Amino acid sequence: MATVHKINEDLVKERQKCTFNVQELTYLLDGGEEVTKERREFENILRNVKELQDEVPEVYLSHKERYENAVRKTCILQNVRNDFEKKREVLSPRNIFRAGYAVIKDVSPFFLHNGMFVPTIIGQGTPEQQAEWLPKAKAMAIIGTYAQTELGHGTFIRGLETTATYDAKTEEFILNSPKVTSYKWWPGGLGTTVNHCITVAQLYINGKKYGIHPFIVQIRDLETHKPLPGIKVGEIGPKMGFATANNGFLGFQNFRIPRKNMLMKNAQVLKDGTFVKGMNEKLTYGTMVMVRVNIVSDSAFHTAMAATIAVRYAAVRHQSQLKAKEPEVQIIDYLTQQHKLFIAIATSHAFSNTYTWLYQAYLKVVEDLGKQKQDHLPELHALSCCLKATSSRDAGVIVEQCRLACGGHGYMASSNLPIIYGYTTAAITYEGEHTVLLLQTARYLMKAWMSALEGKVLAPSVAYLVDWLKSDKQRWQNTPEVIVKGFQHVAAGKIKDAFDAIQKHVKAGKDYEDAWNLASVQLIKASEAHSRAILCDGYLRETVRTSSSVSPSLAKVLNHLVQLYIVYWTLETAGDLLVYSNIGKDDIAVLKEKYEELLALIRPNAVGLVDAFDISDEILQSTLGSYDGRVYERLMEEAMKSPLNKEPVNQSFHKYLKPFIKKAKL
Ligand SMILES: CCCCCCC/C=C/C(=O)SCCNC(=O)CCNC(=O)[C@H](O)C(C)(C)COP(=O)(O)OP(=O)(O)OC[C@H]1O[C@@H](n2cnc3c(N)ncnc32)[C@H](O)[C@@H]1OP(=O)(O)O
Ligand SMILES: Cc1cc2nc3c(=O)[nH]c(=O)nc-3n(C[C@H](O)[C@H](O)[C@H](O)COP(=O)(O)OP(=O)(O)OC[C@H]3O[C@@H](n4cnc5c(N)ncnc54)[C@H](O)[C@@H]3O)c2cc1C
Repeated sequence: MATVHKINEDLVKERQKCTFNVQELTYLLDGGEEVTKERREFENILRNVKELQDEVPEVYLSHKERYENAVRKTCILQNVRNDFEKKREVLSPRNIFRAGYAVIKDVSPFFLHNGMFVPTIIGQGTPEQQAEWLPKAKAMAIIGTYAQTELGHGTFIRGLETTATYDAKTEEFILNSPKVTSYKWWPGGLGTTVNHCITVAQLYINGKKYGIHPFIVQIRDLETHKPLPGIKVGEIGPKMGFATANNGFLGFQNFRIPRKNMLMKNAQVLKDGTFVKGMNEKLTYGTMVMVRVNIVSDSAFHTAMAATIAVRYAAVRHQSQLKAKEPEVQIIDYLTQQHKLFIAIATSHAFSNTYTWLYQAYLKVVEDLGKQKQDHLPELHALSCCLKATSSRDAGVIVEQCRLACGGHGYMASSNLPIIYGYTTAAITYEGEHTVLLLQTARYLMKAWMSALEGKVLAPSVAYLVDWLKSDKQRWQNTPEVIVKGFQHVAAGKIKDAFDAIQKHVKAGKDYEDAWNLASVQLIKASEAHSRAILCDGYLRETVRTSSSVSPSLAKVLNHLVQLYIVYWTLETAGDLLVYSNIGKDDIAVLKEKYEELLALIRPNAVGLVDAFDISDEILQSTLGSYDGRVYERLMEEAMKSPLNKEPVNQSFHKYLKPFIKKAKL
């Protein structure tokens, strides 16, 4: 039986100070009591699976051992999940996502199977193709990944070099990787795990190029797992993080697949080689839109993990005296520490709230596309790009800030902050590089501005441009609603400036594309400002909406958090607000005081707020952030697991140090 330890006294006191019902907030964040119960039940089952307990911490394993251990545990996890789902309902994707961390400790080699392979079959396959592949994929009789990026191209996917040439005689596609730069590079699980993948390749029929399309390709023998003839596949080696994701490379040499393996929900190739265009060629990019939406939710969770670790640690850690003769203070009582940490809590809430409405918008577009309607697709694309870019970037900054807030101990692998940073920072690049996605949104914003100038009706997320053109700037008030309008004014002003900059370059004789490049720093700034306005507006609206359905004590705390988020970003972007809105120096001075007041109001609830994220110790994997706050004991216990502490004298002493020291004495 596991030993039950006493909870750290500071944490006990912190929990007593809390002014709201922690459980109520957990239910709200999870999306309902039932979801929380399902999650806890599943996590509890996993906790008791003996085979999932690691004897040696993963960091001490070799690259190969770490991977093999991850595959072993992922298979157990999948079996436990299957048993669970046989008896009860299918687990929600978010609950599965969370539980995965308790088992794998890093990124699962099956990440891409569930995250992109299965969704691409659903999103890009015809009903017949779904009937053929989905049951096998869902049951994991086949394991797959999403192979799009190549050594030579990740961003510019129209430039992908893998070819799929149709042979009407045999009704097959012939896949080839003509150059080293055509090799697929990065797909998770591709290295040594998967036997199938979605390959994105340039379609050729009778010598004519028809653009990129997705194909289902079996790459390994189902029995021996050996690469099939014509396939060259392997692992790309160690990375900054993602140690167990098993990212791989893949090349094709005259590799044939049947015609039916091209996913044909959008465009089709008929038996005789006739190409049938889809409603919109960009629908081929559909899986990326879905994953970008999901990354907003991932960012919320990673921020919550880091906040939980750093806030609990800050409550337990005492360092320095505020006043002579008084005991050393809990570091959470330093205002600078609260400044680093409380924004982490509020940011996680901002992203969760944003994900809630963005996911609904995504579902609506999917439903519309089913009816051949695509009016809202450009807006969704623009929103998913800038919100993915901003949420992943902010999460990276917040996780690093939380690490710094933990001082030296935050640098320990056992704090788990380095691993969390590893997967947070990866998300800034994958699924559309940060700058590139901001520029995609900017492209939409330029069109929206043009439409606003022409007096057209705009989509809801950019409707503020019309208001901005029509009205005089609103008189400034330090209320959340007016501040959000201020963020919209900043965005509108920057959008106008970027638009004017392009026009200026065009008038000076530049091509539009060159003018775009010359204005692109302004374009990404406009896109960032738009994201912030969207985040603040959505977070505020969702908070107002939920506040009416929760207890008054919880509503008050949620209100403090949203205000903190808005005031924090007002002060961070005060320069922009001074340029583009009616805010004055005096308003900023008042907001500085307001910010300090909000920190003080949140202070008693800080530990309760991170407890409400309800992230179990098994998921957190942190010596600094565990629920019981046994920080120092855990740091020491983990240190004792180092293989270097298993023998009184290491052999290197006899081999190298001793002779070296002896020589030095002579
Ligand atoms: C949750 C678990 C899973 C986690 C998995 C994590 C592992 C990581 C996986 C990966 O990274 S998979 C690989 C992801 N790769 C990318 O994201 C590539 C990024 N590049 C692109 O998306 C595109 O190349 C581009 C940058 C959008 C440019 O595409 P293209 O050159 O074809 O377009 P443009 O000529 O610039 O025209 C743009 C035109 O098309 C519209 N558009 C672009 N993308 C979409 C879309 N997804 N949906 C709808 N519409 C789209 C865009 O708005 C432009 O429209 P107009 O302005 O011309 O009207
Ligand atoms: C951990 C991880 C996991 C991944 N998993 C997968 C996977 O499972 N499947 C898969 O297919 N791919 C995967 N990828 C690949 C990923 O999608 C690409 O790395 C990403 O899309 C960026 O492309 P790139 O690497 O070609 O960067 P590049 O496009 O070469 O970017 C380099 C620089 O050029 C700039 N740049 C490029 N184009 C423009 C432009 N038009 N305007 C302005 N600046 C530009 C960028 O901003 C960046 O600063 C993964 C990547 C990582 C890091």
